[in-house]
Parts: sequence; C-alpha cells; structure tokens
Amino acid sequence: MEPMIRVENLRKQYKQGARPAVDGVSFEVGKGEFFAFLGPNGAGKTTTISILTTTLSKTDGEVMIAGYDVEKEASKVRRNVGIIFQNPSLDLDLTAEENIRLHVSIYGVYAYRPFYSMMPAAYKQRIEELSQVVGIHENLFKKVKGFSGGMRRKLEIMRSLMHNPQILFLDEPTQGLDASARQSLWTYLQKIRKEENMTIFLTTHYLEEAEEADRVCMITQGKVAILGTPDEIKHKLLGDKTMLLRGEDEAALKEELDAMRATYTEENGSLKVVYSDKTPQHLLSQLHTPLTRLDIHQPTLEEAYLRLVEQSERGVSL
Ligand SMILES: Nc1ncnc2c1ncn2[C@@H]1O[C@H](COP(=O)(O)OP(=O)(O)OP(=O)(O)O)[C@@H](O)[C@H]1O
Repeated sequence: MEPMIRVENLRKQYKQGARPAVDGVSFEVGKGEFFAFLGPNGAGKTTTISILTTTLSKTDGEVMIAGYDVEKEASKVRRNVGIIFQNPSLDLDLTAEENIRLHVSIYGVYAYRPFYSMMPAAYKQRIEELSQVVGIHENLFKKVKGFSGGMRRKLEIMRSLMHNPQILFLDEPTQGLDASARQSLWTYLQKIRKEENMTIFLTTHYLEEAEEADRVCMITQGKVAILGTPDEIKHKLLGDKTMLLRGEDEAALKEELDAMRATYTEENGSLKVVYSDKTPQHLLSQLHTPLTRLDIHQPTLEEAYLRLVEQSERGVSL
C-alpha cells in the first residue's frame, strides 16, 4: 500500500543559505499514523513541512502526499491535507462559523452563501459534528475577537478538517497555549484522529506531546539523525531501562533475579536491574522478597532529545 507521506532524498537549498536547510531527508508515514518530526531551532522542520504542504518548492528529491506528487499535483495534495501553522490566521471580526464558511468557499469545498441558513445540509452537518468534537459548539456564532488562544486553535483545527483531509499537518500547534489548553487540544486531536483514521504529522518543541507518537523522526542540521518508535529512540540514545531495588534479604533477592535471568549490577548497596517491558510491573510482580527500596526511572523523549542534541553539538554520529 502506498504510504500517506513518502519523502525521498529531499533537499532544500535557500538562495542565501550557506548550506542546505534540508539535506537528503527520507522517511515514510503510513495511514492513520501519528508521526512526530522533531529537532532543534533551525534544523529544517518548517522548511520540510512547507514543502510537504506545497507552500515551498524543493531543490531536489521526491515528495508524494496521499499518492500525489507535491509539485506536479499540488492542488490534489492540498485537497487531501489540513494544515495548522504556528501563527493563527483568523479574521477576528467574523464569527467562528463565518471564518469557516469563508475558508471552505475559498478552497472550493462549498459555494459561498451570505447566510449560514443558506448553506447546504452537508456543510451544516459537518459544522455540527466537528464543533462538538473540538468543543466550541456553544461559540460557533460568536465573534472570534472574544475567543481565548485555546479556542482560536480549536477553531483553526476545526476549519482545517472541514474538507475531510486524510493528513493533518501541525506545525507547533500548541505554541503559546497554557498547559491546560494544550492538554485539552490534544484530547480532541486524538479523538478526531481515531474517529477519522487520520494521519498526523507534528512538529513541536514540547517533547511530551511526542511521547504518544507511533514514530518519531529527529533531525539535526537538515539530516535525519534518528527515526523510530519513542521506545526504540530512548533505548538507542539512553540505553537500557533500569530500576534500583534493595531487598530485606539481599541474597534471596539476587537468587530470585538470577532465576528469572534478569540483568543487574550492584550500585551503592542497591541492585540496578534492567527491565525491557514498557513498565517494570511484570518483573516486579514475580518477586517475593520484600523490598526496602524501589526507584523506577522511566526515561522520557525529552532526555533522549537532549542527549541527541548534545551528541550532535559534539559531532558524534549515531
Ligand atoms: N527564507 C530563507 N532563506 C534563507 N535561509 C532560510 C530561510 N528560511 C529558513 N532558512 C534557514 O534554513 C534553516 C532551517 O530553517 P527552518 O525554519 O526550516 O528550521 P526549523 O527546524 O523549523 O526551526 P525552528 O524550530 O526555529 O522553527 C535555518 O538555518 C534557517 O536559518
């Protein structure tokens, strides 16, 4: 099956750039996949996402979106994608619904009618459906001027979904939102993603937003540095997952760990035990020796990312 996004050897050299902003990037994203694209400032994320969404031309390479070539079939690509950029682009003097009506008519999804009541039933139904999902149903007919930052983002997301896109591109969608607005936005995005089996392509500087991604691609200086599931990336950059245990009876605890062929080392009177499942629960549930210490360290994507950036600054290649 053709992937939803296929990028092969993508390169972008800006006229004034000393080196290519994107330098031979390749990856594929499948249908319904949640793909996070991460990297430090200036790594080439916005350049890549702009090429993938047809707003910037590439220098070299091949990019297929929903089976269409970004350059030869740009309008078909646009019909299949929804885009949310860093800076909101709403008309504050219009109501939420008017903003959407204008957008869908510009994009040729529905012909423009001067009143909501005159719009086709399919449009009204989609508005009803989506406004419930993103939680702005009560405010549909109010001016955007009075909306909070979180509500404006929800409206943008709703607007970008009106034409049933197969892929949603989100370029730092929660920039400038407070923690609770960020969380509620993600709840809605995940809900929409499940309901519509939509592919999500995300760039973000909030690493915890990428923890739930199916796969993560980290780029540095225009090149893919690492690509894999969050667990694979953490393992590759941070090594084994471990916990510190101390038993009431150390010999008995070691015996139990040996019996289950667990890997461990001794560290300041505790045992540093490696676990490979998502959580150490399975391993712990098999121990009978009472524990006097249990310290579990769950590595985060943020730690993995910081390690990568530090290695890239030192010129270490993976
Ligand atoms: N129009 C342009 N002309 C010349 N160079 C550019 C242009 N736009 C971006 N660049 C350069 O290309 C590189 C990649 O920039 P890009 O904006 O894609 O990075 P980014 O990963 O999105 O960064 P950020 O996290 O800061 O948004 C940077 O070195 C940047 O200075």
